[in-house]
This record gives sequence, structure tokens and C-alpha cells, in this order.
Amino acid sequence: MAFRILITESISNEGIQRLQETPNVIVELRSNLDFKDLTAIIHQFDALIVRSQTQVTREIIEPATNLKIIGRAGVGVDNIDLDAATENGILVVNAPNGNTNSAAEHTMAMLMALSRNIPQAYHALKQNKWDRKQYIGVELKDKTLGIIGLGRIGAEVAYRARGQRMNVIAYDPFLTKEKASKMGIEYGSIQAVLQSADFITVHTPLLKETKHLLNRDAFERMKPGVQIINCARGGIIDEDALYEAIISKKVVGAALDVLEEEPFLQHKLLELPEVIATPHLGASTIEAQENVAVDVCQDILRYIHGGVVRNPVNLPSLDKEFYRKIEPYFHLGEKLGEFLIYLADESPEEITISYAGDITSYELSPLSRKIIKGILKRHLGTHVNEINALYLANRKDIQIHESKTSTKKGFSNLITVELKTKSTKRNVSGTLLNGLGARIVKIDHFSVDVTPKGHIIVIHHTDQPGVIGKMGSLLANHDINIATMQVDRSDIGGDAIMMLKVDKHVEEVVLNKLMMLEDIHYVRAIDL
Ligand SMILES: NC(=O)c1ccc[n+]([C@@H]2O[C@H](COP(=O)([O-])OP(=O)(O)OC[C@H]3O[C@@H](n4cnc5c(N)ncnc54)[C@H](O)[C@@H]3O)[C@@H](O)[C@H]2O)c1
Ligand SMILES: O=C(O)[C@H](O)COP(=O)(O)O
Repeated sequence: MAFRILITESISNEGIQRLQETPNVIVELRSNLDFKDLTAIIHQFDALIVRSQTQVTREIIEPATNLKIIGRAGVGVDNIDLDAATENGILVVNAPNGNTNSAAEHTMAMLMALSRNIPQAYHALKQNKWDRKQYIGVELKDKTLGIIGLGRIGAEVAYRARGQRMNVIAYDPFLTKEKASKMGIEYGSIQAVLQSADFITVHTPLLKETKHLLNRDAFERMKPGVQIINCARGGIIDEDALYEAIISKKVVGAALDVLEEEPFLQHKLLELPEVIATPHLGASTIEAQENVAVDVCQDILRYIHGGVVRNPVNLPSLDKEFYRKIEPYFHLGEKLGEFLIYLADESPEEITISYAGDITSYELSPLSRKIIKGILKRHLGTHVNEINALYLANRKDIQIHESKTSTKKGFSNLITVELKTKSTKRNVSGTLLNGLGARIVKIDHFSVDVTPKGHIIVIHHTDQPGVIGKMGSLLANHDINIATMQVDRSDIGGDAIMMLKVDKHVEEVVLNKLMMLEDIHYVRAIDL
């Protein structure tokens, strides 16, 4: 079946072509869809690529029954309902690096246009007005630029502002005094930035915590005559508060590339002569658009080809080398989960994953997601994946615990998964044996050595002469061939376990007959 990709906004051909050249991939470009159209057709697509103007809300995501990946050709993902995507097992990727330069350059262009009234003067000239007095500006040199959010773009703006011989003070929760001093800028609290800056530029994402970060209270703390730049996201600035601050002359200029609602036309801020604006052009350069389109399309292709995506938004990001090393454990972990859930008779309440030995030198959360996926998929089906496994476990009130010890427990690496239900605890351990691949090496307190693959029968019995013979004859009578067999016991005549690899699926009727045999207490058929 072809992999169908819907692109709802204009993105560079450099990216689209790579998709179109891929066999079995169908690309549809539909930049004129409204919300209703998109909701009606989204179920036909495996992937969706957007920029900032398509609102990918829960109402779009829920009917998207075939959607596997959403690509954002740019940085901000505030137009995508990430919770809804995660809950529905849809991977979201973005292109965080491709437009940094362009956004920083646009911020500088806005800063310079603002300080010298360039748009206003140009506008007057176009109307045949030669007015040199009204458009007198201020120099940037020796003025203080306050930067709120010193990530990729904020940092690039800081370097450029230093080039303009400005003093820079920045606030970011991840900024340290040492890092600031290495960059030749001052580290400040948000209050210090608000109080000391002549120009303030915001470069945070739009989050719950940054919504209306510049509000009435913030404007009150600023220096009289301050000027504001927003080339990040509408919503970071409270627009009513900015309007009032301009009317009261506290703020003497604002340069806005973004507003809370886009497209923005006939906005009251645009009526003020102190406000200059562009229609969300921060990333609109040929270079940035090529970069982000190529980045996002390459990630979609990596996804299609089963590779590691570079810029996941709702999954931990994996480096290629790390992925190569951990991939064999992914297979083992998922199989351990699938195996263990067959042993449980009741619904899982707690899953405890313990890692021991060499494996603990890796970041293991992606592996834990695989194990949980393995456990949940027996009852929740193929809908479970590594993106929504934790969310679904949480929704089912299953507690997850994880522990690690570098001490080796009989094997160079060992993964033990314990499943607690209302009345029992079952556990299974597995390892990767050098050169031999994955093995299940322990079930509860019994030692075994089984490849987690194919048809397996697990039998608990009492260690008595003749049990194995009776069981073998019964299977032979049903034409079931035993490929390998493992037995372990706690002590002579005590509890024992049998693990049989057989050549075909074992029907319920055969399992019931096995259960009727004397000294056999428990039988499970597991298909891995
Ligand atoms: N106008 C445009 O066309 C355009 C183009 C590119 C990016 N953007 C927007 O710019 C923003 C930043 O992009 P980036 O690539 O630099 O992202 P980034 O993730 O590299 O940087 C964001 C920074 O904000 C900081 N931050 C978060 N909460 C904060 C808070 N409460 N106070 C101070 N700092 C806080 C983070 O620690 C981080 O360092 C995004 O919203 C993005 O959408 C706009
Ligand atoms: O977050 C971003 O990358 C920018 O806001 C660019 O948005 P755009 O792709 O709609 O130009």
C-alpha cells in the first residue's frame, strides 16, 4: 500500500521532490483546505506536513485514523495539539534548526527599522510627504537590548546585537552567568531585563508559562521609552497591555512579526503609528524554507524506511549511533513484554523494569517504552506504539517503576520485567548473549534458556516421573512436534517448569487436555 502524505501549506520543492521521488509514496499538495475539508479527508493520509497556519487540533487528529506522523516545516509546534497526537500514537517531528538564522536576521531588521522609523518614513514618502523631523530615530550603539529566551534564535540575536555595539542582557531559565559571560552578554533575572532594557525582544516558544509573559505588570516595570520586538509567537505579549502601554507613551515603539490571531488584518495595534509589523515573515527566506522543507521531508522518509527520526517532538530523540547499539535490546524488550502478559490472568496494576549490567550505561527510557508496548499490545492491539505506550499505561492506572544497577547479575546485561496484578506477581528476565542473540533466561525463580520467538508452551507441574512422557504423547496425538524443551525445578519432587518450543500454534482444546493431566497445574501457549 502506498504511503500518502498531505501537505497543507506552501513548502519548498527541495523537500517535496525528495518525497515524490520515493517509490510508493503519494504526495498531495492542498493549500486551500479549510478546517471542515481537512477533517473530512485526513483519514486518507499516513502523514501530514504543515507550517504555522494549519491548526492541527484534536478535532483534526481524532478522525485521522491512518495518520502516523505529523511534520512541522519549522520550529513552533503550538499549532499542533501534541497531547492529542501522543495519545493517538502519532509521531510529531519538526525542523528546529533550519530557520534560526533567518528569524534572527528578521529580528535585527525589525530592530533597526523600529529604531529609525524606516517603515513609517517610507510610507510617508510614498504619499509624497518629505518629513525629516518627524522620523528622527535613536542609535542602537550603547543601548541595552533585553532578550527573553536565549535559545537558538535568541543567542543569534545576541551575537548580532553585540556586532551593533549594543549591551545585551538576557534571561532564560537555562542561562548561567558563566555562559552569558562567554557570550559577552549580561545574565539577568526577568525583572532585571525588564527594568534595564531600552529594547526588549522575546524568543521563547508559546507555552502555558510564556503566555502573556509581557503583561500589564511587566510593562509597568519597564523603562519609559522602551521599544518591543516580537518575532517569536503571538500570545507571548498581552496585546491589550501593549496597546495601553503605547497609548500611555510608556512604550514608544513595537515591531511585531506575529500576533495572537493570524492572519492579522485590521488589528487595533496596527492602527498605531508606533507599531510596525510584518505578516509572520521571520522564516520566510529561500534558504530557511529550503532547509526546513528538506529537514522535515528527510525525517518523514526516515520514518517510512524504519530509521531514526532526527527531530522528534513527542518522543525522546535518539542519536544514530545510540540507536544502532540499543536496537537489539528493543526487540528483546518488546518480546519480554509480550511474553509476560500471557502469564498474567488479571489486569496489570504495576510494571517494574529492572536493568542490570552493561546496558545501564544507555539512556533506557526508549527501551522501557518498547517493553510497555509489548505488555499492552495483547489487549490494546496494534494501536499501541512507543509514542503512546506511557500515556495508555497511565490512562489504565498502571504504575511504572524502573531501576538500574551496573552490577552484573550472572549475565553481562539483564532485563527483568515484573508484572503485578491484584493477586500475583510474575516476572521474566532476558539477555542478549554475545553472538547468540536474545534469550529468555528466567521465569519467576526458574532458570531457562529460550529464544523469544515462535510458539512456546509454558507448563508448571510437580516434578514427578512420567509427567513429561504423558505430556509428550498428548502433543504427539495432536500432531504437535516439540522442537526444543527446557525443564527446571525448585527441588526434587517440588515445583517445576517446562518450556516447550513447538512448530505450530497450540489450540485451546489441546491446552485444556494438557491441564487435565495429573501433576500439571498451569499451561500457557504463547505465540511470539
Ligand atoms: N517569526 C517566525 O517566523 C519564527 C521563526 C522561527 C522561530 N520562531 C519562534 O521563535 C521561538 C524560539 O525559537 P528557537 O528556535 O530559538 O527555540 P529554542 O527552543 O532554541 O529557544 C527557546 C528558548 O526559550 C527559553 N524559554 C522557555 N521558557 C522561557 C521563559 N518562561 N522565560 C525565558 N525563556 C524561556 C528556553 O529555555 C529556550 O532556551 C519559537 O516560538 C518559534 O516558533 C518564529
Ligand atoms: O516557528 C516557526 O518555525 C516560524 O514561526 C515559522 O513559521 P512558518 O513556517 O509558518 O513561516
